[in-house]
Amino acid sequence: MPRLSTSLIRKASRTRPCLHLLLPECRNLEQAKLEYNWLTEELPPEKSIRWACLQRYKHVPLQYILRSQPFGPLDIICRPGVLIPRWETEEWVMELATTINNSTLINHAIPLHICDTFTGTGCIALALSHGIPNSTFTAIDVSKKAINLAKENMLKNRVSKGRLIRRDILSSNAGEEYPLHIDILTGNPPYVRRCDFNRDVKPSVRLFEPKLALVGELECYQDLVDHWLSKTDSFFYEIGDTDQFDYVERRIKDDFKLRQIWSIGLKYDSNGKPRVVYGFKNTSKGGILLQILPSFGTIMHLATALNKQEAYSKPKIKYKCNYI
Ligand SMILES: C[S@@+](CC[C@H](N)C(=O)[O-])C[C@H]1O[C@@H](n2cnc3c(N)ncnc32)[C@H](O)[C@@H]1O
Repeated sequence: MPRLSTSLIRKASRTRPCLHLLLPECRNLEQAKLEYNWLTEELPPEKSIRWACLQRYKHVPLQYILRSQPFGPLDIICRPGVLIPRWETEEWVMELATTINNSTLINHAIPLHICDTFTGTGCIALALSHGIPNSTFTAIDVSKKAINLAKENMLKNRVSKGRLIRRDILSSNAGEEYPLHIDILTGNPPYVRRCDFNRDVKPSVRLFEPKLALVGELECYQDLVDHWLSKTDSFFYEIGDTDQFDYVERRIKDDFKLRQIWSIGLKYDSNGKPRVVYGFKNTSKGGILLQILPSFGTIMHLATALNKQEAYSKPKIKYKCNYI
């Protein structure tokens, strides 16, 4: 990371008191001024701006100081010990809610059940439940702090049609034992590789956000394929790079039964980074998901049984890739 110039530090401290303390995290004057304004506007009354700038100088994340983060129309309470929702997650979640809301699923008032694994603050489950009429949800996390915070977030955002479960998803067969039929399975699992954690993760994240929420190899994606696919009609799992997408796609394409019924897509975020691996069954909700979900991202594998299916007409959508 390039060093900050002395002239920049001087300029910042002349502009506003303590502004220079924000530079190590913000890296430039414009961003520092923006953050300074947020701090002065939203800081809890008992805290001083000097205290807040000193916290930022020590790399404490802004959301832990301000105690919240906007997520779509929601205001999500944030607290140390639970991962702060990211804009990348907000982006695909809001787009998913819009895609479903614009579809015939909603026109026909078809009830949808959402299951959100690795829920953390509950941001994904709450935003989808808030945005999709006729939906109910279950949100699961192993962390007590996360489940307690998700409960507070439900109350704060007046989202009531859901329940929270504290459970270790990976070691308890949570997928196979899940008692309900799931229409939409979502998850933002820990996916930062151990070897990348110290090298690539910035200090405010490495020092202050829970490692449990961040570090993981492919085990959550393996769990998705092994234990959840039989319970759900569609899934949307956040990814950090194409390795996780490749893993899920390969597992599905290598399995004779799975490749016949599952279509697989990849969604990029607005920074051009691979962000979501998603899939939908050709039998889902009378084939309606089949018509709406291709437009969510780029279809990389279309269920091979699709052409033989007479019950569902092939969607009138031009697929962006020719892996079909
Ligand atoms: C990347 S965070 C995602 C939080 C939230 N969904 C979001 O998008 O901001 C991953 C979450 O998974 C939880 N977690 C990690 N391992 C888990 C496991 N084996 N079973 C259940 N939850 C787990 C962590 O506690 C953390 O809240």
